[in-house]
Amino acid sequence: MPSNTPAVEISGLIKRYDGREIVRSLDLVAQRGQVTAVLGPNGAGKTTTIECCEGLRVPDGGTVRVLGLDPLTQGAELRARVGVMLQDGGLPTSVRALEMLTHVSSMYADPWDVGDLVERLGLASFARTTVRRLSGGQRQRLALAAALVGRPELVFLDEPSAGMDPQSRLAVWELIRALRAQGVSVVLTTHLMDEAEDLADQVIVVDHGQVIAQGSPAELVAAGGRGSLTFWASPGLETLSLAAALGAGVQEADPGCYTVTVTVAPGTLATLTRWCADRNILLSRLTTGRRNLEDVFLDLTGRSLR
Ligand SMILES: Nc1ncnc2c1ncn2[C@@H]1O[C@H](COP(=O)(O)OP(=O)(O)OP(=O)(O)O)[C@@H](O)[C@H]1O
Repeated sequence: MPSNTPAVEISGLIKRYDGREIVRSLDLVAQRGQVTAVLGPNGAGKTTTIECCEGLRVPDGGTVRVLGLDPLTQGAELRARVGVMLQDGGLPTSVRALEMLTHVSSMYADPWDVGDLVERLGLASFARTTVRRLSGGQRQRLALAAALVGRPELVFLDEPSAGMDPQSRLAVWELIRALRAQGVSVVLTTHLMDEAEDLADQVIVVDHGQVIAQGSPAELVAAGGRGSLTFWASPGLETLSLAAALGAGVQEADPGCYTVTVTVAPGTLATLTRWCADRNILLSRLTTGRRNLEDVFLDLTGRSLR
C-alpha cells in the first residue's frame, strides 16, 4: 500500500443508531504526520466517527480508510500500526497500572520505553494501584500510555485530556507535540478550543454529524475576518433589539454572556453602552479582541462549548 495515502480518509460516512442518523455523509481527510483535531459539541458524532475508523463500529454507508486500509476487513494489519485511546479508557480494571502497561509493551517487537512513558505522563505515583481505583484523569493518562507504547504510526485519541488537572493536561499536550515531531499522525477529538488551537495542524469542526468547517486554526480564525466582542450582563436581554441597534448579530451564548458578531469600532462600544444605559442595564464585564476558535465555533454553531 503506497505510504502517500492519507492517515485517514472518510467519504460519505453514514451511521445510524435506532434509525436515527448520527453521522450524516461525513467527509474527512487527516494527513500523515499531522495533528488533526475533530472539534464539536456533545453528541456531534465525533466518537462515533472515530470508532468507525478504529473498526469498533460498522458504518451504514460510505467508506473509511485508515493508512489506506479498511478497518473492518484489514483490522489485524492495522492493529500493530495504530494506537487507540478510547474515551472511557477501555482498560482492564483488576490489574495494577504499571503491570498493565508492561504487559501491553511485551506484545510489541520494538516498544516505547515504559520508564520513559511513566515519566512523561507522571504515572509513577499510581504505578502499583489497580486500574479500578484510579481517578478518571489517571486512567486517561494510563490509557494514553497504553495507546502509545507500541510506537504506532497513527494514534486516535478520544478526548485525550478530558477530566485532567491542568498539569496533567500540559504533560499530555507536550507528549502529543513530541509525537508530531517524530512524524506520528494524530487524530484527536476534543471540545476544548485551546487544545485544538494549540495542538492541531488541521481542525475539523463537526456538528450534527457533518463537517461544517475545516482548516488550520489560523485559517479558521481568519475566515470570519472580524474581531470579537463579548459582554456579561443580566440574563434574558432583548438580543433582537440590541442586534438592530448594533447592526450585528447578538447571541446569548450562556445565561448572561453575550457575543456580538461585528467589526469592533469605537462607535460599536458607544452604541452598546448607550443601549444598556437607556434600559438601566449594568454591564458587569466586556471584552474585545482577536477572534479565537471559540468565536468561530459560536458563529458556526450558535452554541457555546462550555
Ligand atoms: N450505541 C449507541 N446507541 C444509540 N445511540 C448512541 C450510541 N452511541 C452513541 N449514540 C448517540 O449518538 C450521538 C452521537 O454520539 P457520539 O458519542 O458520537 O458524539 P460525540 O460528538 O463524540 O459527543 P461527546 O463529545 O459527548 O463524546 C449521541 O446522541 C449519542 O447519544
